[in-house]
Amino acid sequence: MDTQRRGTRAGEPGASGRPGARAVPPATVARLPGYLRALRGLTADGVVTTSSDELAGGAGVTPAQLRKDLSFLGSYGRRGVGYDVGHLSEQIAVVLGLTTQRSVVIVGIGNLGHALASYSVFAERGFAVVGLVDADPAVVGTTVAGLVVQPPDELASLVSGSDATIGIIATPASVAQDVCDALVAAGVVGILTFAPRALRVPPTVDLRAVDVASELQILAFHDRRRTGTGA
Ligand SMILES: NC(=O)c1ccc[n+]([C@@H]2O[C@H](COP(=O)([O-])OP(=O)(O)OC[C@H]3O[C@@H](n4cnc5c(N)ncnc54)[C@H](O)[C@@H]3O)[C@@H](O)[C@H]2O)c1
Repeated sequence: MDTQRRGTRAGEPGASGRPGARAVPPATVARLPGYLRALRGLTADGVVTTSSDELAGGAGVTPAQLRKDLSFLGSYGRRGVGYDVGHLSEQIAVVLGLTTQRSVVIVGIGNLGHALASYSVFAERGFAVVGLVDADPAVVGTTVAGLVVQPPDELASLVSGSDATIGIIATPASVAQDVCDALVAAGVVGILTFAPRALRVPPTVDLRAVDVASELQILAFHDRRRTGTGA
């Protein structure tokens, strides 16, 4: 995943606000959703306490990495008992800012926008898709996942009227910067883009980019190194 974001700076208070919590480095923040996913899997299985070995295995990291990451939250587990699954889930959710539901608008309701709008896991993880925007008159006015698709000139009122703080860009790359600028002007503070091009945002806005083709190229690189094919 390609990212541009505001990192937590050394000397800032720990994100959890707990005594003993330290500033959380961006690399640790990037692993917290994986820990939360693993913890929620354990909760679903009725597990109440877990060891660092078990949780690390579920999240795909080493136990040492897990312990180091959780130490930034002021969470060390109890020797011989391990981590309380419910408490640790809550702690990570607080650090990630997931205790309040966040509203999301999606711009570009083509193949990908349709799939994202209908992705039920967003709701399970605390995100509500509240608005859909597309520039194609044939798409505007249609209903997707229970929402009526709006034209681009409705974006600002859609964002302000719904208190949306996050915008998702699922348009062609050629218009992605214009869409990004419009989302920023409308007042979102976080943007997730799927368009395969670099975007600029002001320092007050966080930008994350998912470039599926780049991820495949990285896999191809590792495959070539392993097998020597394509060299
Ligand atoms: N489909 C995928 O599996 C996939 C995977 C990874 C990345 N992407 C990327 O995601 C983006 C969307 O892909 P897609 O397959 O859904 O494309 P698509 O052509 O099916 O949909 C794009 C939509 O954006 C709309 N649009 C165009 N200009 C706009 C504007 N200025 N404002 C608002 N809406 C506008 C179009 O009307 C269309 O409905 C592309 O950048 C693509 O490279 C797609």
